[in-house]
Amino acid sequence: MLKKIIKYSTDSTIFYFDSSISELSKIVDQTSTFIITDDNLYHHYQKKLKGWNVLLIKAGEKYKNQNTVNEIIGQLIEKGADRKSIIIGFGGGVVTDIAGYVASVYMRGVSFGFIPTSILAMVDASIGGKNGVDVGIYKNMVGIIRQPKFLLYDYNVLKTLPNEEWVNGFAEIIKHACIKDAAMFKLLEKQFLKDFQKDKLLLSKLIQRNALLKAKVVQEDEFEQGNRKLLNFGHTLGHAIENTYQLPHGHAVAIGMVGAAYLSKGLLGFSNAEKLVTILEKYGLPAFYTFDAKDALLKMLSDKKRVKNTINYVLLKTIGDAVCRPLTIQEIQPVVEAISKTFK
Ligand SMILES: O=C(O)C(=O)C[C@@H](O)[C@H](O)[C@H](O)COP(=O)(O)O
Repeated sequence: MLKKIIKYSTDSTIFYFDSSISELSKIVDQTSTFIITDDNLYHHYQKKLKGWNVLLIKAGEKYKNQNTVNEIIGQLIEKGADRKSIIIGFGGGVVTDIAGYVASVYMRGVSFGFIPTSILAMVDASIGGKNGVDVGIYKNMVGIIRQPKFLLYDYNVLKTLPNEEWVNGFAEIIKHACIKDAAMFKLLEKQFLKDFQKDKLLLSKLIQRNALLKAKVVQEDEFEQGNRKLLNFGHTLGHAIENTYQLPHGHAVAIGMVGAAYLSKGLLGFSNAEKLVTILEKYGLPAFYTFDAKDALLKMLSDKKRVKNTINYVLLKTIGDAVCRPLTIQEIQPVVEAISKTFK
């Protein structure tokens, strides 16, 4: 087990890399811990979770809403959880987002930690304290920024991860490479998804590199006043189409990154949009999708990055160097319209 402590402005998170679920009892007291997971994962990990208090939610983004939060809070009350209780989210991004949010509002806040079980949750969703729920089709409209006490990484859980979820997670890895790590972009160009699936060491290094890259960005700007916004690369258009077309998050982000890359080409002379398309497709992600551009532009106006009539859009100068620019809908519109007509 490799332990790394990341200090944020108010709290610290301990990252237990190369760990195992069986080590959880060394980190928390079993009797005061409540593990939130989804029915799919519970089916696979029932035996490993034996003896722990488990609260179940239904699997899927469509259950990432206030109703699920209320149900879980009801169960916590029923089971006698108090202010000293610890909540653990055991699952992918939907589970960790809900668990972190529930923990932050239950009795005005109890401690929490995560055991991320998907690539996406390991490199992105469980890190940085953004936890919350969707409101209708609007992504993460309600939430908080509050850091987990710990993250426990057990790569064995990836054995049950469906291939499409590996693909999904690589969207956020490619995003990190685009905004901050040109060398990682090169590595990803050289390797294939299968290489990471087969080679545990290669994978654990990649996960750690991404987790620490994100943690560092958050450490420098926990409450998203500056450079944390860069982590939203691909998410403005991505969030505007994700729930409307029930796209997996990684797919929506991939399409969003391509949109942002073409915007960057026009506005900043970014010359590698085609390279991005190639790498996304190589990792099984869609680069293009047919969608209703008018509707997507309208949804963007409800984005959290909108300030009056501009949207803080994340653009690329080069691979590995991103910037945030306020753009009007009129500036965004031609590119969104152009890419919305490309086929699936
Ligand atoms: O942690 C962040 O900050 C990010 O922007 C990372 C994103 O990949 C993540 O999906 C995040 O939840 C989106 O943030 P939001 O504020 O646009 O909901």
